This record gives sequence, structure tokens and C-alpha cells, in this order.
Amino acid sequence: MHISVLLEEAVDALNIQKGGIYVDGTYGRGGHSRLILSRLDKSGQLIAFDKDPAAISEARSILDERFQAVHSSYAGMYTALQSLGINRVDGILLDLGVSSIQLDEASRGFSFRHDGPLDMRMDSSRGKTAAEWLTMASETELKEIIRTYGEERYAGQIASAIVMEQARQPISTTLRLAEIVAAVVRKRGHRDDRQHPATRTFQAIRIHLNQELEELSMTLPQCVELLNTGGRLVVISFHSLEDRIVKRFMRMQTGTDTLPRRLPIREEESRLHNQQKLRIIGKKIRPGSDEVSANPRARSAVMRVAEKLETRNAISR
Ligand SMILES: C[S@@+](CC[C@H](N)C(=O)[O-])C[C@H]1O[C@@H](n2cnc3c(N)ncnc32)[C@H](O)[C@@H]1O
Repeated sequence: MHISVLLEEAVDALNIQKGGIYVDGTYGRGGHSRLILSRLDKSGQLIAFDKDPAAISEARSILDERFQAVHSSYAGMYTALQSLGINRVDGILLDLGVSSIQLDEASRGFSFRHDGPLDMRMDSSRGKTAAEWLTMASETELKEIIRTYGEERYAGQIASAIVMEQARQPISTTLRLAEIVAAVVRKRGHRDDRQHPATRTFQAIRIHLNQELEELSMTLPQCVELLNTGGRLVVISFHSLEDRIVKRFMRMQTGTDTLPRRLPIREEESRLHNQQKLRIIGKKIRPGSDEVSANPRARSAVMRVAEKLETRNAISR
């Protein structure tokens, strides 16, 4: 089961207009989608995306003519909407990362707690599995990925242990990878009872394999392009790397983020940079303690909301 995080808060933040067109970029198990649909009237529309074929097949069980499910990354949102004849929408929700169903289903290979094939693809219909990727990754690449996407302080030692074990016998299951990583972390005397020692490494490989940060960065500008004036962009992130991208992007679009002062920036670039396309709505929102105790996965969630402004030329710096 997947319990939707910040369910009411996120849908409230979309400021639903009954007859509007909305996008749920991350259908998952449809918690947010169902609530959005309940707030639309007969003329409203909701288009949901998910990379995961299992999520989309569940979505297709919603028989509602106001609803369409598209099997695609949200990074393909602009093109997919165009092909549905939709140029503008009134709100977009991105509830990032993996669902509890993906994490808990051993056969998907995301979990260091349940043994399964080392897969980790959100879109199980294409691309390399984590096990296949490990057969090709160099120690340097592994170290870089584990350090950058996992913010893991033992990245070097973990990468070296993985490459050594991989040479002895290909690592093909989640528990084997978890044991290799845990052994390194424990040998360094590190203990954190709140977190399994392989958490950061699994997160890093998952982010890399699914191109999570690249796709998020490609999608945010499409959202701004697609929104009608007054339309809302609502993003729920689950780790600081995602949240940093969202925060930076929203600030840039408000024209309040500063460009490095000493760079020779031409007037045109400066004018474009200062074009204010979004207004930030409220402060970042975190789930309350009741939600976190009912759903520990909500613990790290951060929601940010922005609204599309009428595009106008800002004054150059
Ligand atoms: C946290 S869950 C969403 C849960 C959903 N809001 C709900 O209430 O049930 C994230 C979902 O987004 C999907 N996802 C992650 N990255 C994606 C991407 N780039 N494009 C499309 N779907 C993506 C995952 O497959 C997963 O099903």
C-alpha cells in the first residue's frame, strides 16, 4: 500500500478550478489523482503520468472520461500533452521519488531489506537493471555516484568493495549488495540506528539509474511553459538533492536569484534572467508530526509551491 504524502495540502495548493486541466506527473497509486478528480466538475480534466508500467496499469482501472493515464516520464510531459491537443494546463503536481509499493515489492529490486533481483528501474520495460549497470561501472564512476547522489562519506571504500566483489562474482541480488555495503560501513565503526548502512548507496544507484535529477531539471521549465497564468506548480521532494533543484529553479523564475556579480553578463541575458515567470506561494511545507507517525516515509518530505505570473519583461539589472 502507498500512503500519499501531504495529500490534502498538495491538492489544496493546486487551487483547483472545477473546470480546469491538471497534470499529476507522478501517479504512483493515484492518491493525489483521485482527490484532484473529486474536486473537478464534468468539464475538468486530469492527465496522469508515470514511468512505471504497474502504476499505469492501475491508473487505467479508473474509468472516468475526465481522466487519462500516460506511460511516460514526466520529462516527456510537454510533447505528450501536445499530442493530446493540450497546450496549457491549470496546475501540475510532482510527488517525486519511489512509491512504497515499488520499495516494498522485492521483485522490483529497490529494497535493501527484502531479497530480490537487483533491478531498481522505475520503468521496468526499458533500460539497464542495477545489476547490469554494475557489471560495467568503473570504480571511479561508482565512487562519484555514491558520493554525489548518496552523500555517503565512505563512497570510496564502498566503490572499491563493490568492484572487488563484482570481479569475484557478479552482484545480482539486493541483499548481497546491501551486505557488501553494510560490511564496509560497519568496518569504519559507523553506527546510525535510524538508518540502514546501505540506505545512501541504494539511493545513489537508484537516482543515477533512473536519471532522477536530470529528468527533474528537464521537467521544471516545461511546467512553467505549460501553466496558464495563475496556474500552480506543486512539488514534493524527499531528499535535499531534489529539493535544492526545485528551490533554485523556483527562485530563478521569480527573478530574485542573483547571478554571479563579477561575470560579464550581457544585457540580454540579464534581462531574460530577470524575467519573472513565477511567484512563490508560502513557505516550504513539511508534514506534521501526526502524519509522520502515521506514515514514517513522510518524514523527509518538503513541499514547495509556485504560481505562474503573466509574463512581462522585467527591468534589466
Ligand atoms: C511518491 S510516488 C507518487 C505517489 C502518488 N502521488 C500517490 O499519491 O499515490 C512517485 C511515483 O512517481 C513515479 N515517477 C518517478 N519519477 C518519474 C518520472 N521521471 N516520470 C514519471 N513518473 C515518475 C514513480 O514510478 C512512482 O510511481
